[in-house]
Amino acid sequence: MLQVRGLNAWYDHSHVVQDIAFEVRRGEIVTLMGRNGAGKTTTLRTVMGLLARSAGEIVFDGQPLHRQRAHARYHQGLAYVPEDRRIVAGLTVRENLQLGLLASGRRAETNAMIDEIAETFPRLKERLAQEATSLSGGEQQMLAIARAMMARPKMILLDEPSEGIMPLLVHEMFRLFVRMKQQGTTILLVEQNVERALSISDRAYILDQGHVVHEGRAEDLLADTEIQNRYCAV
Ligand SMILES: Nc1ncnc2c1ncn2[C@@H]1O[C@H](COP(=O)(O)OP(=O)(O)OP(=O)(O)O)[C@@H](O)[C@H]1O
Repeated sequence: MLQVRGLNAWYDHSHVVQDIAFEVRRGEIVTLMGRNGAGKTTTLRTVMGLLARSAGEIVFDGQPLHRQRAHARYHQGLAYVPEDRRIVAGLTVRENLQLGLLASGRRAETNAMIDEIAETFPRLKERLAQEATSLSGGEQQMLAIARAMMARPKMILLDEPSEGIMPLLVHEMFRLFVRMKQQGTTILLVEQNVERALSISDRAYILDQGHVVHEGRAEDLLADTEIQNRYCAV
């Protein structure tokens, strides 16, 4: 579904993404792992077109994306939930969800889609009329994911969804990812919570200093504590 080849990106004079290659097959959950500053977020931002690549190809569902603007990538079915969630203050949960369909050209479907999404996210279903920033951090993360799912993306890029969230909600969130996969969504996950991420992933890539240094099946990486300690220990 997503093929990235020879991807390079810079912040000013810092070469942060260096010749990165990876793929995510249709229906997979794939995790990008690595220490702080390894280049994971920058890789996601470059795939979304929020940061310009200096070289490389991004092919999504058979279409070359690398020359397209970010909004065109969204319209191809690629969704992104950044680390900071971007919940809109002053709007309710329902209104934040409505924003997820605003740019899609399918606004007439909004109410039906909210009903459908609410079935997948029971915590939000009970709180649709609540002011969105009064939700707990974990619930706001669920809302950010639900809002991205409103446009029925083929694939979703999730940046550190479990950060700062209490264990019970993290557990619920990872079960949700498995359900999203079962419902047909392909997932690219960036996660510090290596064990949890690997336990639901099909495959993973390890980044270090802007390079992919290791790739493998999630179950193999889960058993390989040496690799985990070398590249992912905090
Ligand atoms: N806006 C920016 N301007 C300049 N440098 C940046 C910017 N954003 C990130 N960097 C640098 O790029 C490098 C990669 O950062 P990135 O956020 O991609 O890492 P990461 O693997 O996602 O780390 P973390 O797990 O801490 O989120 C780091 O050295 C970081 O300091």
